Amino acid sequence: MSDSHNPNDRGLPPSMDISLGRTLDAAANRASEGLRVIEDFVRYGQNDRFLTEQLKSLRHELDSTLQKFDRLASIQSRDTFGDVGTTIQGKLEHTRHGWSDLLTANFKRLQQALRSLEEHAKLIDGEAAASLERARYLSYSLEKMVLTTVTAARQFAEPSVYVLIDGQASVDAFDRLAGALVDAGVDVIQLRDKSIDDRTLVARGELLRKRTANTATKMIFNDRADLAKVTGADGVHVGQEELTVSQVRSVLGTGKLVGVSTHSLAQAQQAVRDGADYIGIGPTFPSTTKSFEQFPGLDLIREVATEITLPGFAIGGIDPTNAALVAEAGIKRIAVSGCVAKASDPGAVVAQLKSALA
Ligand SMILES: Cc1ncc(COP(=O)(O)OP(=O)(O)O)c(N)n1
Ligand SMILES: Cc1nc(C(=O)O)sc1CCOP(=O)(O)O
Ligand SMILES: [Mg+2]
Repeated sequence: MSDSHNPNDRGLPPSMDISLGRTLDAAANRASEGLRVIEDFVRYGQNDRFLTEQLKSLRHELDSTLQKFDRLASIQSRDTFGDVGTTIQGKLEHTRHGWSDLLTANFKRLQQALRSLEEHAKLIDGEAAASLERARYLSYSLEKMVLTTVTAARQFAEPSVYVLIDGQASVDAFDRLAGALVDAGVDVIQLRDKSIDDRTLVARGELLRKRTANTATKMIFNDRADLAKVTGADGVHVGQEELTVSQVRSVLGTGKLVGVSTHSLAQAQQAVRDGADYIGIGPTFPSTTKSFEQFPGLDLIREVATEITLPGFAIGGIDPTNAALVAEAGIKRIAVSGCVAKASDPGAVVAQLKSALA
């Protein structure tokens, strides 16, 4: 430790000097190593630029805090062969049951090391302890972001077709459309109707639940967490001015999907921070379903595709004639309404969309 950080100056026992150095050295190594494992996974395994940058900035912040301690003195205190812990290993130390186990184990390693650093730093440098506490809190958020992104990427196939439908003019028409979409292998059906009353909407939702139950097609409710809960939907899609991701989860409980509409890269990154399961990215092209004044278009698709790997569905005016442009821009998941819902043969249009994406 440097003179100003010498614990002996604070009336601590002389043995503290070397043992504190040893503890800080071990905990600093553990934190950096855990962080590196996660960063490597996200960078090389996941190709996620945004999450890699977040982890990298935590690593740099941690390095600059740790530099406050006298690293040379810490290294001089190192005694790996004399460490009683190196020969005590848990049964599971050399086994990881898949990527989730690997990530969780390394986040725990990081968080425990940060806590140990923080507590021991309190003996010598209050400011460093506070900054280590901030790093630990950041690691909790990063754990949520990384695990949600990696889990979600495995929940939504790629390529993927997501269809938004309204309640239709009659129950029969709705049932026919929903059945045709499930048969066509649509990945997600969203019930989006802002004009019918809640009871009719719930009845349509219940029917859609029946048609999608035990199939590969997920059922999402637009805007309404309450109706999603009542009908047992798989999740809810919300816009920028609607319920937040955590508010939706507080209504639905855990294990349900929450999608968020995004119209800029900043909003897409925020959705990752908020723990969304997927995003809508648009509007891509002029739409006959909803009117817009601005079109972030294919530029936004390219930007998001380069930066984040949370599943993103391009939306807005997409049809079989332009779906390939979206795929070329880097996003192979699309959400459509008009081109399918208004078609005389919706299943055929879904097949065309799929082949354009492939
Ligand atoms: C998949 C998907 N993406 C975007 C939207 C649009 O949601 P929002 O901005 O809340 O607009 P409304 O659909 O509520 O008019 C969506 N519904 N689905
Ligand atoms: C409901 C909606 N939201 C959009 C967004 O960009 O957030 S685009 C859109 C309309 C999607 O329907 P269609 O495929 O008929 O254009
Ligand atoms: Mg909405």
